[in-house]
Amino acid sequence: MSFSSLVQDLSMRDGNTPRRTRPGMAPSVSTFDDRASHISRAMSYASTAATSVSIAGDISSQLHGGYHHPLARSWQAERQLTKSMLIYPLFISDIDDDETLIPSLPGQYRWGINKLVPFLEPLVRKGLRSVILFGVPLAAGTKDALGTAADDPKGPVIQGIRVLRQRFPQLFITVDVCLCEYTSHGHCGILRDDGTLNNQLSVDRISDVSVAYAQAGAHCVAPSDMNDGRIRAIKLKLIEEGIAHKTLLMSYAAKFSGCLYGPFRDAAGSAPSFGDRKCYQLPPGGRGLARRAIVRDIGEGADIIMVKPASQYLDIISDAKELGRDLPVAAYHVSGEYAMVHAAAKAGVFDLKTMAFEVTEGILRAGASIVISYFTPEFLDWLDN
Ligand SMILES: NCc1[nH]cc(CCC(=O)O)c1CC(=O)O
Ligand SMILES: [Zn+2]
Ligand SMILES: [Zn+2]
Repeated sequence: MSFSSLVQDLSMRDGNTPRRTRPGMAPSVSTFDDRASHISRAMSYASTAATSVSIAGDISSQLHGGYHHPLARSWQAERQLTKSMLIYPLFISDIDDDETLIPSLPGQYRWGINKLVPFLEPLVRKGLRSVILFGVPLAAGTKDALGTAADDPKGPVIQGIRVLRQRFPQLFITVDVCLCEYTSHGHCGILRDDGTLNNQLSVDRISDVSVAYAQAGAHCVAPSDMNDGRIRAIKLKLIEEGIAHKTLLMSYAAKFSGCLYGPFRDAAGSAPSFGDRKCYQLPPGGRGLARRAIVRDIGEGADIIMVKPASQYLDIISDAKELGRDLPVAAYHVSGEYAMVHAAAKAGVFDLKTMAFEVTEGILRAGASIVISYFTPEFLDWLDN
């Protein structure tokens, strides 16, 4: 059957089952790589167009009126960016008075524990609701094969949690949980002799560290290590310790390997000393693998699913929303994405603010309702105007 006769056939059927093919009533199946459903959806739109031309003449071709006014344009988006959707990444070092600009991450600093509160005060006043903390141990001899310093009670993260809880009672504190900042080899877990991750030892360690952060007062722990089974292990340990009811577990469920974490690794000093992370972070083309990881982490007790990076992985964000319909989806607009936007704006390719909004709106449109972004301080100003 030719395309046009199929369309005709469908539009005749349209007469019998009118509701099936009205605009907006197309079945919202979005099964991965389901070509048949894509084709039949295209057909049903084509048939709608064919019928409406004969019935309604030119009326349906007029769209501009629907978004002429700025307010009407804002109504076209399912979700508008608000301050409460934003989580701001913060690097806390073990030098108490540290205030070091990170060259590859424009405008971002490593803060010492003494500088944290003065830096955040104006941001909290402007409406900052949430931060995600990363510890950066700089003192010589702090790193070892087991990442012992990760949950050091005197270390920058646990100290940071305590200070922020005390000074900003309304601030929601998320803590990234990983070992790469604390291990001598820079990998995200404990290694076997052959240099691969020892999954069991790593998961045990990651869940101990998560519990330590939660006990120090973190509202949310976010394991980014990518070891298999960590979500279940953390959830069980939080239950065992009696803090599961007040600790949100956000999984970096779909975290892809690639070259977009470079500036972060500069900032955190967490680049691996040998090899790469390709055997635990997902391959960029691995959509099916990401879907399996998302389903798995939901099954293991994740409260929020995160996708990372964001702009190159909008299909994965949309998959996460589909697979985890009942969970909030977070997206991490990572260091390399942020640095790219800055570099292009500096080169005169586009206006920084316009692109920051465009990329963030894309992330929300794909299905996220939480965005981890280095642009957060700027958004707090921009969203007021
Ligand atoms: N595992 C730690 C971690 N947690 C978040 C990021 C990247 C965040 C960013 O690039 O902004 C990384 C780096 C990595 O996995 O190498
Ligand atoms: Zn790591
Ligand atoms: Zn990691």
